[in-house]
Amino acid sequence: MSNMSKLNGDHIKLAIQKDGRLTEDTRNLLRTVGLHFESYKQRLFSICRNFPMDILYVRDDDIAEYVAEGIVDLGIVGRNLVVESEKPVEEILPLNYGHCSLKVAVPAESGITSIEQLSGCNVATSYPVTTSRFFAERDIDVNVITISGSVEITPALGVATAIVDLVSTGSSLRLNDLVAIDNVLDSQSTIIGNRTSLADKQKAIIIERLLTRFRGVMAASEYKYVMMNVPSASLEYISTIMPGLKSPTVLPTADADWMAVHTAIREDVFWDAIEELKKLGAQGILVSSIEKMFV
Ligand SMILES: Nc1ncnc2c1ncn2[C@@H]1O[C@H](COP(=O)(O)OP(=O)(O)OP(=O)(O)O)[C@@H](O)[C@H]1O
Ligand SMILES: O=P(O)(O)OC[C@H]1O[C@H](OP(=O)(O)OP(=O)(O)O)[C@H](O)[C@@H]1O
Ligand SMILES: [Mg+2]
Repeated sequence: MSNMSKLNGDHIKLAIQKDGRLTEDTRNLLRTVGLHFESYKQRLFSICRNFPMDILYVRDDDIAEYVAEGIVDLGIVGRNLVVESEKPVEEILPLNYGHCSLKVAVPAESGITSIEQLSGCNVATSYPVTTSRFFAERDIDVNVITISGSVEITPALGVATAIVDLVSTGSSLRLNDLVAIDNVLDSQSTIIGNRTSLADKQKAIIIERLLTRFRGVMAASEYKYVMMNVPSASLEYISTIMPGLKSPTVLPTADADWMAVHTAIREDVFWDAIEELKKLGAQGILVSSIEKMFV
């Protein structure tokens, strides 16, 4: 990696997936937190123009190891690979994309409904460490067969009785007439950190500045900014069903019978509250996204 010597010594380094499922969402997130950088397909790394950080593009399987070895200070990778790597890295912040689960699945017609029935059987997976631990912790003796891809086909080939593989929509299982019978772990894209870097005074300052940005964007993604007009008489009750960050902002309108209410509210709470609000007479309800939020 002779190119790496060109990277700036007092910058922190972040490893992200070069070309895969997480790449686009990760790049978008980095831009949303205000980082300016160029990225072209063939690049090995980018240097941020407005933040002391370099971004390295690597295979996702290598990210936990690079972080653990201190080759980079931070990484963004699926939690599934962090667990599988068994590397001593800090899981700092889940990023709410790349959601999937590692599941045990069997052919629908096998009649197998519980993992105990897999005792003595072959189980095919690309996650041998996690799979072996899952069955060992439950005292179920299985023979784990490591396959690098297309794991879903192994039962039809007679290679394995069951598989342990990633599932998100479940389409791949259904296409192969497989059904899930147990959940091994839930995963999403996560920021991981090197323990030594996190303890290094200078680096910790830069890392914390970066994490503050990420937390601001993550918090904002869960909230909506809601503005509405409410009858002054219902104001007190409406405030109780619209718990804002602190108390909502209440402004008078030209009509003394109506008040304008502005508040940030969790989106899931908002959907539950909206019918109630309309019943209480709220009108002109406007909902908008929040780009960044610091509380
Ligand atoms: N079907 C899915 N739905 C959602 N997320 C998924 C799904 N499959 C995998 N992921 C998540 O995305 C990550 C990257 O998946 P991808 O298929 O791009 O990996 P890969 O082919 O091993 O890539 P690389 O070339 O970097 O090694 C997985 O480790 C997992 O966290
Ligand atoms: O539940 P679903 O939405 O169908 O997603 C699950 C599939 O996605 C992943 O494979 P991917 O498509 O990345 O291909 P791969 O076999 O090359 O890893 C995973 O290994 C499953 O095969
Ligand atoms: Mg990979």
